[in-house]
Amino acid sequence: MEVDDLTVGYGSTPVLTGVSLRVARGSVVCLTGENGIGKSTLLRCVSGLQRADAGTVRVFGRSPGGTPQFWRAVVSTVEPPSWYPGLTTREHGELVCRAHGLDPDDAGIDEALDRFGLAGHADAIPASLSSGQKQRLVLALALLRPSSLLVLDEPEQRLDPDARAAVAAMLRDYRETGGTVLMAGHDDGFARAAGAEIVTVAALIGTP
Ligand SMILES: Nc1ncnc2c1ncn2[C@@H]1O[C@H](COP(=O)(O)OP(=O)(O)OP(=O)(O)O)[C@@H](O)[C@H]1O
Repeated sequence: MEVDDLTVGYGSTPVLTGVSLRVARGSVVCLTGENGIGKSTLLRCVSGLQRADAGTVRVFGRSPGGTPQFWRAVVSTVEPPSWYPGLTTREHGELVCRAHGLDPDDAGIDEALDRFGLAGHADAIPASLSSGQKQRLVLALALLRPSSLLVLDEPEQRLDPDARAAVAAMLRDYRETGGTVLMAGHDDGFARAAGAEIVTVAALIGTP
């Protein structure tokens, strides 16, 4: 991922000015910084969900977003999740598997739900889950399908300490199997447990 001299604002209010960032394949990087500094905005730009006012973003050598190829390689949890009315937690897993060419019977959906402590909620609809359980489901679905890059906005949010530790270990495993992770967060301990390089957004401004 290559971000060069990125400037982004909302209306006439600049948020990020002259930001540059490199994320090498197979690395885990965690963006940190105070509320409102622009972490989510940067993640939205690298996910192709927000246009920059100036500068360039390249992901796997191309502009992000806009093609099925991009979305086959990239999982982004920057946008709040939406759930399909009437589909259970397990059925959301089946949908994700089918959309990504996996046989749901072989993809280990129940194992994935179990890993995230959701085995007892497989037949529940996501709307009925607690906020932490919904976050677990977001991450379970993100890791169920094949991908090369995870863009995760505060993956540790609303998770209890055991779940944080489990997710950090899963992100380490993801990297060990060749994946790349760019995330934002406020928990340096979680980031370190995930093997992340911690980068403050303020330090990216004006860096080549
Ligand atoms: N849709 C929007 N319209 C107008 N301003 C916005 C919008 N989204 C974000 N902003 C502003 O842009 C700035 C950066 O927001 P952003 O969400 O990127 O920060 P953040 O570093 O991720 O914050 P946090 O740590 O609270 O999640 C904030 O000042 C915010 O108010």
